[in-house]
Amino acid sequence: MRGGIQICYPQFGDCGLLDQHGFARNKIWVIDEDPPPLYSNESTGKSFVDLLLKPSEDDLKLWPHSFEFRLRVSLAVDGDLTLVSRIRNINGKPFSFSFAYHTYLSVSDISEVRIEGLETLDYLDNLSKRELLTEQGDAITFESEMDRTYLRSPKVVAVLDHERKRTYVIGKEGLPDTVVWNPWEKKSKTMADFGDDEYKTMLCVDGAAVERPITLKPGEEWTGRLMLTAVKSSFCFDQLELQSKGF
Ligand SMILES: O=P(O)(O)OC[C@H]1O[C@@H](O)[C@H](O)[C@@H](O)[C@@H]1O
Repeated sequence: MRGGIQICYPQFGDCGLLDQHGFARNKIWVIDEDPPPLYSNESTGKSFVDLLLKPSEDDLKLWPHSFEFRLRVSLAVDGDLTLVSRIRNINGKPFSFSFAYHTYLSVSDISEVRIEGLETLDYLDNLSKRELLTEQGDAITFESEMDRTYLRSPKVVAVLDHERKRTYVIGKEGLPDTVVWNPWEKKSKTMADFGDDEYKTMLCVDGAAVERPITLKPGEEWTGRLMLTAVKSSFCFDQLELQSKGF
């Protein structure tokens, strides 16, 4: 059983010296009692929590770069979820990292799901040594294992779940790429914390910065934002509606 939104930092996947997806997702974060202000209306009318991660001595042995990682998780009354990550270099030297909000979505039946917004884009196929390919279909649908990093993807993509008549709208800022992952049948059987059939009712769509790592000079800060909302599938991608939801 897996779920939630894992923070992949300072490394996405296995493209580096660290363990898969970096160490941040395995850490205990502390409550940030006095976070520096975000935009004035960032969390107006929402419930939110501010979390803080700093590297431990052991982390610094593996990855010798001091940082402060501030994460605000906000939930609106209508269920819209926003995550804002701010990573500051408090090191004497520049450092680079890759990043993803590894987002597990619950779907009714993966074979009936489609993603809109990624058509015609270039992607790295992680199932084939990150070969660079171009998406040909009208929308992304699923009939086998998929593990792709879509490059320079739009600010908003939609995951349409026909059976449940529900659409997830995923917005992102500061995150050029979108990762799409479903392990399908064979890989599911090799994953100890994942049921053999669970691939049928899940899908990961991650706002990410993978192809080009983010570099921070000493004192610099990076911000990456994810907005997740679920709407009825009759929802039309009216720009005004998206804007009213903060996309
Ligand atoms: O099992 P993990 O470490 O949580 O990773 C799950 C998957 O996460 C995806 O984001 C990667 O693209 C896949 O390659 C990986 O298998």
